[in-house]
Amino acid sequence: MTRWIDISQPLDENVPVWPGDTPFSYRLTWTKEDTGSVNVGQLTMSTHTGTHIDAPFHFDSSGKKVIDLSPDLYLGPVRVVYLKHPQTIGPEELKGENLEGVSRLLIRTDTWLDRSSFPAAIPPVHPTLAPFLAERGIRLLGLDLPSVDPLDSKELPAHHALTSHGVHILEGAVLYRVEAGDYEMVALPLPLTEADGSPVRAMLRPI
Ligand SMILES: Nc1ccccc1C(=O)C[C@H](N)C(=O)O
Ligand SMILES: [Zn+2]
Ligand SMILES: [Zn+2]
Repeated sequence: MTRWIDISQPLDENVPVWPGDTPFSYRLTWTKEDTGSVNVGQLTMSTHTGTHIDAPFHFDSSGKKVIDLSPDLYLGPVRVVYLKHPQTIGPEELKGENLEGVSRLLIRTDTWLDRSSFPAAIPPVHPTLAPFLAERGIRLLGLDLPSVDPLDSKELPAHHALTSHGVHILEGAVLYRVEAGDYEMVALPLPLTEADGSPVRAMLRPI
């Protein structure tokens, strides 16, 4: 009946995290036996676990926090593009795509298919992609990768370029089952007033 496709990574202790970052944990603070009424859980996790969005505060101490980001960024039409195993993700790779009227873009690369471990290397987004997307009116870029920059980058040139061009970032989407095309998306962050990022439940429906 529902045609929604889940593009979120399931969250449990098997979800790989950024090397050295907080492991995911869900445990019961109280069991139904303890309370006589309910099980009550507790989550411990990095804000950059699984499918998540980055707030600018993640890499800019005066940048916006999650609560400051318009929910509209994460709700509505989205274009999915398939770039199979690219070396880098830049304007050159997207030149065959007509992105007219597109405001949200998801790029499937299939370079992180084993979601039980953190990748050794990823194709980085080239910072020149930021003005290219902004010129076309794109305000959200999502990828099936844990970062838009090389994993050892300290400067984070793509994060900064995207943000300074008004392009927001969604990372860790699970796209291997998703064909290129146009979809409706829901990928709302939690209303975290202080956070640098948020996990999202990301769903797509073909349109
Ligand atoms: N969790 C981390 C811990 C240490 C250093 C980086 C990260 C990151 O998450 C960076 C990545 N570019 C991200 O935005 O998700
Ligand atoms: Zn992140
Ligand atoms: Zn990031």
